[in-house]
Amino acid sequence: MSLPSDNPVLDARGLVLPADGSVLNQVGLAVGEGETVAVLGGPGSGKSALKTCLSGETIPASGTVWTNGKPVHLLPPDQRRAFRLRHYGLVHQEAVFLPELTLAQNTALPLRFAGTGESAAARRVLTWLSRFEIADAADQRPTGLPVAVLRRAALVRAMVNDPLVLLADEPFLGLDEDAARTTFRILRSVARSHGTALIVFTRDATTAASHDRTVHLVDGRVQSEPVPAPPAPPVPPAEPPPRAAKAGR
Ligand SMILES: Nc1ncnc2c1ncn2[C@@H]1O[C@H](COP(=O)(O)OP(=O)(O)OP(=O)(O)O)[C@@H](O)[C@H]1O
Repeated sequence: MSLPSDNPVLDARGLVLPADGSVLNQVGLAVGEGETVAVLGGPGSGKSALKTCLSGETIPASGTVWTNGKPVHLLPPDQRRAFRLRHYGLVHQEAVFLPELTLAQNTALPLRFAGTGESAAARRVLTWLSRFEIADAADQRPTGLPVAVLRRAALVRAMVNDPLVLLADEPFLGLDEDAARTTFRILRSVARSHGTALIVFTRDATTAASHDRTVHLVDGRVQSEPVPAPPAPPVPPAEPPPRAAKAGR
């Protein structure tokens, strides 16, 4: 399925970056509540640039980004930043954590920045760590933990504020096939139950294939999917071969 959502949480249209369109050229993307969309593209195709435009970190030369009915591209910088912190979850390619803090403290940081008290934040984070099946590692420090735990922790950190939109850059990088599949299954189920619009940016076609929809980005443009070939017309029954004319007629 590749049709855009009817009632999108995030609706981006005609994104151009910079003015000559050399990075993004007329890119549009609409994602609904609980929908999971993959943006699939090779190195340098513009995935990161698109991600920063969708989150409001970068303002495109032209085009619009509406999230939950707000024109993100028109908000003044302070409001845009506050809106991003409140309504977006971001996962970066590298899962970076503060080595001095436990996994629970690390993943609670977005809540603490948003003003949630320490014990309320700790309780909430524990629920999220359990959802991602890594509560056992809550009190451990990140250094030396398996990448599979750290990848899930990065997702917890992005989801703990219950965002409307989750933008995740290669969130399964470094995981084997089984771990990637399990992590995606949890993430999709959480996104659906919380109504989060999930956009995963990836170079990997197998990762992309598990999402509800895939948007192909090639050289900063959305490439329409190959149109399936129309069914071949029915083959008419073969005519009997002409009989050789008899000599003398
Ligand atoms: N916010 C931005 N503003 C302007 N140009 C950008 C921005 N982000 C990336 N670019 C440029 O866009 C081009 C495409 O890079 P981008 O990082 O978006 O590709 P990518 O698809 O994410 O690649 P990769 O898979 O290697 O991460 C590069 O030339 C980069 O310098």
